[in-house]
Amino acid sequence: MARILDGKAVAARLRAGLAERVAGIGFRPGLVVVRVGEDPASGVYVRNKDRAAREAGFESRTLHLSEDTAEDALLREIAALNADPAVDGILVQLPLPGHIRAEAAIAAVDPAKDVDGFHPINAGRLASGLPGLVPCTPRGVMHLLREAGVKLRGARAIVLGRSQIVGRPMAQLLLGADCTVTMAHSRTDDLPAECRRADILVAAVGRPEMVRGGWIKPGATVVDVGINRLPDGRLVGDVAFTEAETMAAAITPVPGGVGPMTIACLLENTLEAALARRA
Ligand SMILES: NC(=O)C1=CN([C@@H]2O[C@H](COP(=O)(O)OP(=O)(O)OC[C@H]3O[C@@H](n4cnc5c(N)ncnc54)[C@H](OP(=O)(O)O)[C@@H]3O)[C@@H](O)[C@H]2O)C=CC1
Ligand SMILES: Nc1nc(=O)c2c([nH]1)NC[C@@H]1CN(c3ccc(C(=O)N[C@@H](CCC(=O)O)C(=O)O)cc3)C=[N+]21
Repeated sequence: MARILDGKAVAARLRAGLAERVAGIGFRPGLVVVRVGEDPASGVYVRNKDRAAREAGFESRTLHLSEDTAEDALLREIAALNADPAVDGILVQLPLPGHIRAEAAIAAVDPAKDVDGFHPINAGRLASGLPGLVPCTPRGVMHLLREAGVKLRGARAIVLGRSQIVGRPMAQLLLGADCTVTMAHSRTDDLPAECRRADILVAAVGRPEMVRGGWIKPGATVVDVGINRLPDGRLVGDVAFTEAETMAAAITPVPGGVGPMTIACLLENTLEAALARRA
């Protein structure tokens, strides 16, 4: 049976360490989450972020704009936050309403305050192997792998999903840690066979329990990024957990795996951004 990689516990330790550092710097790093409209899932995430930030000694607020906010009005709000010296980190919660281009909102954030790491400048730095702000979810996954002592150098890793926010940066970080990386997606031929070669499997597709036990190399490390709400209200990942658990050496649960790490890394990015802006 696989060892459970307890993201909730690792994230709590990470937040406690950040709280200690924040207490020692003489100011409160400021985080603003920009939320447009009423996406119900966003409500939960935004509240969780806000609570975690305050508990760790950050200044946190949510700028909640109405569903019918025009794109140029949103861009003006972002420009004002860019110009506000008390604001160290800006996160524009996704998804945005359909009439707003997410790329435009992401590109409007000052790269020095882009604690999501989604701005093309930060994505380009990551792809070039340069320092910059790294997307929270992949950063959290790397923390978990390192904390668990998973061997990275030379290991075969597969990332399922190639989104800007998870799959692509995840693959870059694994590559940077000397894994041999495969990026798989909806057009991949024979996904199960690709998966069975992997020592490390990261699933970020958004399809409930798509990855079956038989896809997993015996002894592999399985990281499940997926957060899927089933019609009956249950929250499941992209991996069929009870099947995978019998094959893997280590596996993250959903909930309690990658999700809490994402929030802890958002705070880590905000502290880094705050220190870098004052350096
Ligand atoms: N735990 C956390 O902190 C976070 C969790 N999430 C969760 O992670 C999941 C992925 O999110 P995100 O990256 O934003 O999702 P996107 O929808 O942006 O991307 C999904 C990716 O999965 C690929 N894909 C879809 N279906 C298949 C399939 N049948 N076989 C192989 N690949 C497939 C797509 O391929 P293609 O490019 O070919 O279309 C795409 O690259 C979601 O469940 C989301 O809720 C997201 C962010 C944070
Ligand atoms: N600009 C932007 N940045 C994001 O980072 C971003 C976003 N938009 N939009 C939505 C996704 C999703 N996401 C999650 C954050 C925390 C949990 C989380 O804390 N999950 C807990 C609890 C889950 C629950 O109970 O609902 C867990 O997995 O244990 C999950 C998912 C961040 N995202």
